[in-house]
Amino acid sequence: MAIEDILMFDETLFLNINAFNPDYMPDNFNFRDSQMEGMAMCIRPAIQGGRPTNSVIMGSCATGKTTAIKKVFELVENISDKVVCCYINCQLHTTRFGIFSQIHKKLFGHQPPETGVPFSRVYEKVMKYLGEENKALVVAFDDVNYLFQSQNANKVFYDILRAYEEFEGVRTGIFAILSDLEFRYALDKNVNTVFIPQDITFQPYTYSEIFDILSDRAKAGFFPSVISDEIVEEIANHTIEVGDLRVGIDLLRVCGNIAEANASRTIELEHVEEAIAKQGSVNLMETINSLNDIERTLLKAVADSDEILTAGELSKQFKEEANVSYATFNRTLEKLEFLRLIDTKFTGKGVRGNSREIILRFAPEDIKGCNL
Ligand SMILES: Nc1ncnc2c1ncn2[C@@H]1O[C@H](COP(=O)(O)OP(=O)(O)OP(=O)(O)O)[C@@H](O)[C@H]1O
Repeated sequence: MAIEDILMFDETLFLNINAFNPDYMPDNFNFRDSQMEGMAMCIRPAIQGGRPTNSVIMGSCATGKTTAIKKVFELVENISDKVVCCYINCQLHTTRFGIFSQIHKKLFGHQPPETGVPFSRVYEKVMKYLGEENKALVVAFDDVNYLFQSQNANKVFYDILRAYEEFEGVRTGIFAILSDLEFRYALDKNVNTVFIPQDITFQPYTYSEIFDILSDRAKAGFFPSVISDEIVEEIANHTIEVGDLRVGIDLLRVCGNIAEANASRTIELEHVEEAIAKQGSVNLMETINSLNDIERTLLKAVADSDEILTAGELSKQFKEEANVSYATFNRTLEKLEFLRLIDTKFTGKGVRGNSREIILRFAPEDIKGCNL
């Protein structure tokens, strides 16, 4: 199809292309009732004039944590003006000032000026207001591990949970959201005993749940009969394999685009296959872009080699190129293996029989095609 035709083609398969956006709020949000009830139980004391219960919300990526909390916050704010719910994305806000600016914005509709106002003034204004208006505050920290990395978690938690000591009657609580169980222990280490939370867990979705969610999303996003159950099943299979619902939702959108570009009125298996291949190469590009210089150099050495190298041979070559210690070489190799860019295989040869072969998991040209 000529480019002009693609651009001018006004028939579309998409009823609402925004239904596949990352920030789309689905009307149908199933399978998370018990978790949402758990959250509601934690907030209920605050509606009744008491203190909210702190909680930790755990679950692997794309299990609906963010969506659930936003839905519950909205419900709470619709039924009570005595509880202020503030959602904070810790990838974006990691300093005390940054976080309290967001809370300030929630309460007063605008952020405090970035310069010239000390943190203590913003803090005091927020807490005084809550005390005077007799409003409770619940703050949700999404991806809270970013707060540990910036070493601010303890201070910020303390600022919020100990406010009542300085500001009489202030009632506050925290929901900490984590997507990696490893961080559950880090949370205890990083935040002292002011924070004794209740755990709420989001289990991974089953195949049939994923199928239902994708079907619902396809109904919201495509015109009727654009996509069949068989095709949704295909996408659900791939989603379970990669273990990330977001990948499945995005795949629906990419399939729709490919079908449209082929002037097809329905999404066919070949479109799904093409979409999966395309998505794979986008992921590879993102992974390679996230590497540091040393990791890149090592990956390039593996990709450039005409034959399969052993770890020993590679380390020799790499030492000359990058001038790093064996420990660094080993760590870098582990990282590339962790990112599933390479595999290492014991050969049974070598001095102690522990010589390893380094095998690239992608075609060298695919790797080199990613700005390596
Ligand atoms: N039960 C569900 N019904 C419909 N859509 C869902 C459901 N659960 C998750 N989603 C969709 O999956 C995507 C990821 O959900 P969400 O951001 O809530 O997950 P998360 O657990 O917060 O993920 P992360 O830990 O990666 O931030 C969103 O597009 C959301 O709309």
